[in-house]
Amino acid sequence: MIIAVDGPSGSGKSSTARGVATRLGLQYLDTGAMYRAVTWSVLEHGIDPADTETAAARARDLQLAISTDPQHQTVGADGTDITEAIRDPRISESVSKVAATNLAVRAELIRRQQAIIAAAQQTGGIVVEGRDIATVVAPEAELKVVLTADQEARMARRKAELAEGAVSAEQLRDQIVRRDADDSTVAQFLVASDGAVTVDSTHLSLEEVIDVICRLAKEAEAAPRDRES
Ligand SMILES: Nc1ncnc2c1ncn2[C@@H]1O[C@H](COP(=O)(O)OP(=O)(O)O)[C@@H](O)[C@H]1O
Ligand SMILES: Nc1ccn([C@H]2C[C@H](O)[C@@H](COP(=O)(O)OP(=O)(O)O)O2)c(=O)n1
Repeated sequence: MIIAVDGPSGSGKSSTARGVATRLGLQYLDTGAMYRAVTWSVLEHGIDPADTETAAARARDLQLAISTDPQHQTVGADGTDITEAIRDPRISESVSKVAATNLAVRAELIRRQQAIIAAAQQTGGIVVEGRDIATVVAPEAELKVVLTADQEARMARRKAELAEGAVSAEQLRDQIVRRDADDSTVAQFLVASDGAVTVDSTHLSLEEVIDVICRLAKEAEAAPRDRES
């Protein structure tokens, strides 16, 4: 089974997808971490973010190792553990320009994501989260969820996650509002695709969102054809 979870920044995709995968015994893929890893590598090599061709070549050459264990996330780039480094605000600031809106980088990462998904299908299935999973990466997913939350709730969640004073109010807005606007010029993640279910998490706890998606997964598994549109 493939479960696709798409949605804007701070809507709870990563925490929810990890929780669902853990509960259902599935693997988990954080595609955003892959865009962050390419961004880390591009910056590390001193490549000009505006040089889309060189950035794409870096993406193609990058040895990217991402774990699919929902309880143990690790990301490696050319042998360096960058699990923590990709969460740095420096990466959040640049990821849209360096990787996410670069069509050649997207093509390379989508190819790798589809290979990881195909491998996971041999062992039960996977929960994949990102922006374009249901629309582009895995349109064959049995369950497609668009996870949303009010902008204020998303900013408050991100703020709570970061160390006090780590980012200014302006940086926080940049990470959530500006980034979503830039990202949606390429990935139409704010519009639910055919057959997708929108879950608004604004007034739900993390456990409640996980409950809802697990229930939808059971329904999709029981009656796969009913959900096709
Ligand atoms: N339903 C929820 N209610 C409250 N906080 C949540 C909820 N879902 C996620 N969070 C918290 O919000 C923050 C952002 O969640 P995350 O999963 O990283 O979102 P995304 O992957 O969509 O950017 C995390 O600190 C997470 O624990
Ligand atoms: N499938 C995907 C996943 C992420 N992206 C982009 C969108 C974001 O700006 C970056 C990083 O994604 P990530 O999910 O880590 O971002 P947030 O956790 O929402 O802050 O990559 C994308 O374009 N397509």
